[in-house]
Amino acid sequence: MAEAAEAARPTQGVKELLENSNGQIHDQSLPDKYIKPEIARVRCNTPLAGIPLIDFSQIHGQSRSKIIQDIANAAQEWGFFQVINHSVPLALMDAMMSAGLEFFNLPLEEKMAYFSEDYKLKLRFCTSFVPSTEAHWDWHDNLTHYFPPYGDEHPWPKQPPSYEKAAREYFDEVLALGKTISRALSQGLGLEPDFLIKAFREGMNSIRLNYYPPCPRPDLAVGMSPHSDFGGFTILMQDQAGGLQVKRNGEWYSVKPVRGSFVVNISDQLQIFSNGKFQSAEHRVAVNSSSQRLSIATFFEPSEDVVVAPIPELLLRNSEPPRYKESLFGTYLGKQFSKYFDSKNTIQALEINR
Ligand SMILES: O=C(O)CCC(=O)C(=O)O
Ligand SMILES: [Fe+2]
Repeated sequence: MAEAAEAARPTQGVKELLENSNGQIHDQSLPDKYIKPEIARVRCNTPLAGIPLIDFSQIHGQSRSKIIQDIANAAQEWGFFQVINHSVPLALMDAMMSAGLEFFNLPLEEKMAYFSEDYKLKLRFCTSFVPSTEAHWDWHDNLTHYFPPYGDEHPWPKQPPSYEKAAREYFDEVLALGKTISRALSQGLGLEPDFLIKAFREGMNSIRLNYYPPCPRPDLAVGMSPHSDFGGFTILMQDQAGGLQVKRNGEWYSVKPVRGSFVVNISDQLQIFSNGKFQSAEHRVAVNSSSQRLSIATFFEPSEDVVVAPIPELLLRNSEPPRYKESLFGTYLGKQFSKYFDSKNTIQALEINR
């Protein structure tokens, strides 16, 4: 998929495109902007992936070392795993999903008031990734916002009224789970538990809600294009609609939603820190014609001023040369958002060719 020369700014989300089409978007046609080139289309009959399912009920108990080993194996082999019996209450997960859906159901003007492609904004609504750089748009709308340390100044969406409370409570719980996962990942690399927490400094955490309306031609459109996440790791909550696919050894696999679980995926900075031991796996989302879908990703990222490079202690211990050039995380982010998200091309640019 080549970068697009043409610039266009959407005036609405996919949700309204569909609702305002008065039936014109039917099973024969989609607007050109949403018809992906043949090579980029998604086959829906991909095999179901057995991404590892990890039971966290004993993460602080007797089985801790076995669970850490399972997480490290999953991070190495898939870059993905699902977590069940974690510490986040199901009621809070459901409340966050409901508040998120209510946001996307707001009138268009209320959402467009937050429209921006500027990834540095603390709160923004957008459609696709960076639409003005994309020849073809993804079939999803999104709401992204950062979390404290911005504190009370954080510009929460004013509507729906339930949003701020649900998001604050949800984030507190997911942050605690994120710390548990970060410690397990550090130990899985043979490092002290707080290694990654310290390496990320205060960290930059954000949340992205992805809303996928049903699509009359799921064979022509793509919910979310192939990409790897660019931070440290991601904790993703999804509803039961399905559509997430993960690439492993060149093949795409569908991830079956498990109620009450989280999908965790390793992201680019952790692949670099671990010198490629952990995989930041490519993933994408297929749409379907019958149901909408909502997913909520919480991204755990280093602070922008962190220089990310393979961890010297690991290189020394494993007698390995570094496989990636060092890079300031803020610079990495800028590169990622300055162009069309295309597979893993940002991290590939840092590979040291030997
Ligand atoms: O919707 C999904 O399942 C995946 C979302 C995703 O990959 C992202 O927000 O980075
Ligand atoms: Fe992602």
